[in-house]
Amino acid sequence: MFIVMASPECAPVAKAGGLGDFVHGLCRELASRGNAVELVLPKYDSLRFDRIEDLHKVHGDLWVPFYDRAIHCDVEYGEVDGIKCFFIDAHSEHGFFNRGKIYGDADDPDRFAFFSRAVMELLYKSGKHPDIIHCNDWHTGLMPVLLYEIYAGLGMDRTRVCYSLHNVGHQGWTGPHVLHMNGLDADRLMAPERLRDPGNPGAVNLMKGGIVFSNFVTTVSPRYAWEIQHTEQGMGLQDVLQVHDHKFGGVLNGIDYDTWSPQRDTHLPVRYGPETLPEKAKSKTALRARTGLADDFKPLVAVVTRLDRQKGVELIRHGIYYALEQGCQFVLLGSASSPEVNADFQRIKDETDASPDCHLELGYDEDLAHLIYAGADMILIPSVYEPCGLTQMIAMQYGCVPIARRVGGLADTVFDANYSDRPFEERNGYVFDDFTYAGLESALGRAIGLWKRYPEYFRQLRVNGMRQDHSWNGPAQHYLDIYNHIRT
Ligand SMILES: Nc1ncnc2c1ncn2[C@@H]1O[C@H](COP(=O)(O)OP(=O)(O)O[C@H]2O[C@H](CO)[C@@H](O)[C@H](O)[C@H]2O)[C@@H](O)[C@H]1O
Repeated sequence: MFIVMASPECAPVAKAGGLGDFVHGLCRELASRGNAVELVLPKYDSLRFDRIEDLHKVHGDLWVPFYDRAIHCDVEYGEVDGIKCFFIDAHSEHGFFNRGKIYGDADDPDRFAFFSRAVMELLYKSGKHPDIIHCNDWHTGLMPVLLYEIYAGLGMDRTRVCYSLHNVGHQGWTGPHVLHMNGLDADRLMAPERLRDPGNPGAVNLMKGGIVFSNFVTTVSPRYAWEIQHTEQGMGLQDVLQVHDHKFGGVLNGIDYDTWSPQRDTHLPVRYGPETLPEKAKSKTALRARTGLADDFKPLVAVVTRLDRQKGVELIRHGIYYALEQGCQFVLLGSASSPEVNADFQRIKDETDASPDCHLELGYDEDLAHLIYAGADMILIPSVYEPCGLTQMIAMQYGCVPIARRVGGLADTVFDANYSDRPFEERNGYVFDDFTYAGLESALGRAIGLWKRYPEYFRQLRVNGMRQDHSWNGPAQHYLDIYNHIRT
């Protein structure tokens, strides 16, 4: 099967969070099963160029329609961990992809609407007829609209679209100008059953466009699929997801075991697995050395996250103080895009910097993330909502026990040591329901108590997590079944 993946992110060259891991892992697994997979990304100036092999120009004259003119683009090709990757380099006065970062500018909807058009134009002009285009999040929500409204009529009538929702908290709200920009009929498309935002009749909702016009829509866990259809987590899209229920489902993400496996991870001082678990202690020592923590007999609790409201920053803050009070050590690696949140955590960092038991690292650091998963005993994930969540799955691979709020994909993957109805060998962490300090303490307190009083039982929880299969094997097959279903 010929599959084109379109995304604003792919690890490790353009990663802001979990979407980058998803694209990287799924593309590799699909290709390893003999499918022809091509990925298209913007050529950001912030790409990790050192991770792209043999980058070279393959098209010098792609002209992408833009209002009543066209913008000149070059297309470059290179391989990222074996993934065939095309990069769109836009020569516009807006510097669409030259912002030193992936997201975070006021004209993001224009930048990614342009990218969506450029991908379609590239496929059309190079005569490619993929069986499937797999789009991701609001940034590429306009692609199925463009396929249906323009490119199917130009001969791309066999191509089908699978559209994945990674975070319904960001829907690409914008104005009708993005439709004019792309030569689309704004009057017709602004109808309530098409791209008009459910909450703001003057606004275009790009994610809604993707849902309406795709052949199949997925989100990244079964529980989140239910939540966004039936609770306020749908953030206004509940009705449209219910109308399109016949082509909607949840597929739990996988993680890439070549990247995330303590048996193979070159970031660790010594590699280990469930059979050699005592070796994990060497990573704990290395993590303490790296972060300036004392080498003491204490459990080490960690957080690795984007410091976004979604991730439960209030409970993360409380978790730091609570864990320290309970005699733990704490390491946080967090990147905040909001200056207020960054300042808040900077204040906590200043306050705790002298402590031999606490280290906060504000920013994004892939290498340190690996050492934290390996060195920590527990990872705290108190999300407000969580479409899937990769950190709990990665942590479990490394024998680090998750303490998570029971929402979205966390509810589908973390099973409470005491209260789960699953058999003991499937229990792998601690969960809580209420988004309150007491809720968090009820789970974290039990985990700390177990570490201190029943080490053998705690070790068994680690092993249970390590033995679970979160590879891309099952999810990739699920996506192939979906692709086959919409092709016939
Ligand atoms: N400061 C930092 N330094 C280094 N590495 C960091 C980091 N902060 C985060 N990471 C890494 O980024 C990834 C984050 O994964 P999440 O599942 O939490 O993703 P995110 O919320 O961004 O993505 C969205 O998409 C994914 C994929 O579908 C869903 O799992 C998720 O629920 C949804 O919110 C992990 O690989 C983690 O190690």
